[in-house]
Amino acid sequence: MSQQASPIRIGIAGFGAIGKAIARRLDDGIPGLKLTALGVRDADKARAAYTFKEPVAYVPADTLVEHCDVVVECAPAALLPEIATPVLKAGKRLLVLSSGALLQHNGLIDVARAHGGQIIVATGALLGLDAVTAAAEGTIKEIRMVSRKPPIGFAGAPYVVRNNIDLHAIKEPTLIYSGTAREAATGFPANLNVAVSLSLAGIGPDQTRLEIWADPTISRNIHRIEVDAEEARLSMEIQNVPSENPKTGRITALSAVAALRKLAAPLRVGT
Ligand SMILES: NC(=O)C1=CN([C@@H]2O[C@H](COP(=O)(O)OP(=O)(O)OC[C@H]3O[C@@H](n4cnc5c(N)ncnc54)[C@H](O)[C@@H]3O)[C@@H](O)[C@H]2O)C=CC1
Ligand SMILES: O=C([O-])CC(=O)C(=O)O
Repeated sequence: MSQQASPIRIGIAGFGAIGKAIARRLDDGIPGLKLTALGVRDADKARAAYTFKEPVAYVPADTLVEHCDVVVECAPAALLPEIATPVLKAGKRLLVLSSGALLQHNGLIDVARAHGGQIIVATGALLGLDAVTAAAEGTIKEIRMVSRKPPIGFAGAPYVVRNNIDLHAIKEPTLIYSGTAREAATGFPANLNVAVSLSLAGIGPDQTRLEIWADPTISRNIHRIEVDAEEARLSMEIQNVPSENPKTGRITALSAVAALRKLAAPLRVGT
């Protein structure tokens, strides 16, 4: 990209904990990128929440494609198809944070293929997806992940509701789920996108094993990953500081910003 090339126009679908943090960073200025539109339900509320230095369009999330080259999806998971489909049909790129929803809507990958679009799954609140995708080029034997959050981080999760788990009664670290990443995606749609992202980087959602602990002794969201591959053994842990949304680690938005920066940068580090 020459220095004179037009900036890549970025749209953000969802103006919550992640969307606001990404928007602020873009508004502060990132070379080669320009925030042009926000996909929101209530434009007046969004306007009141933040004043941008540069003008930004406030539009329904499913029309962002008219204003942008790249759309960042950071809205409730159920909205993924309506946000993603127009972007992919236009052959554009979509950076996805609600990666868990890709499992129920994997037809979106066919839409991307058919129209020359691209779905980019952000590393998000996780780490090491570069090394996991590298290992997946060889032979991975096993991937296990253990996630721990303060109990309040699981409030409202369908699995918790269905199993009548009283989060307030949990006084010591408690294993609340053990199973595959695929089952976790439906049981914890707002909590375990990371497990699905890991599974898509590695050996798939049915082979990736996951334990979830509700832990009142911690204040961070902790994800520990063990990968046993023929070419390497990976042992990784991330301890995330929760954002204004206690389910979401603060690093998640920064991961999206880093991914966006790489779209326009002359030097790109990491796969
Ligand atoms: N991949 C990863 O590592 C992670 C992914 N996530 C996922 O990212 C997504 C966003 O997370 P947060 O920002 O923490 O959630 P949030 O709840 O703070 O923000 C979502 C925003 O979307 C807005 N919204 C609702 N309906 C809308 C509509 N029809 N059109 C436009 N906007 C609408 C809400 O008003 C809210 O402001 C969630 O699906 C979450 O599960 C969260 C953390 C880590
Ligand atoms: O922020 C985290 O620790 C992970 C998270 O919520 C998710 O994967 O949805």
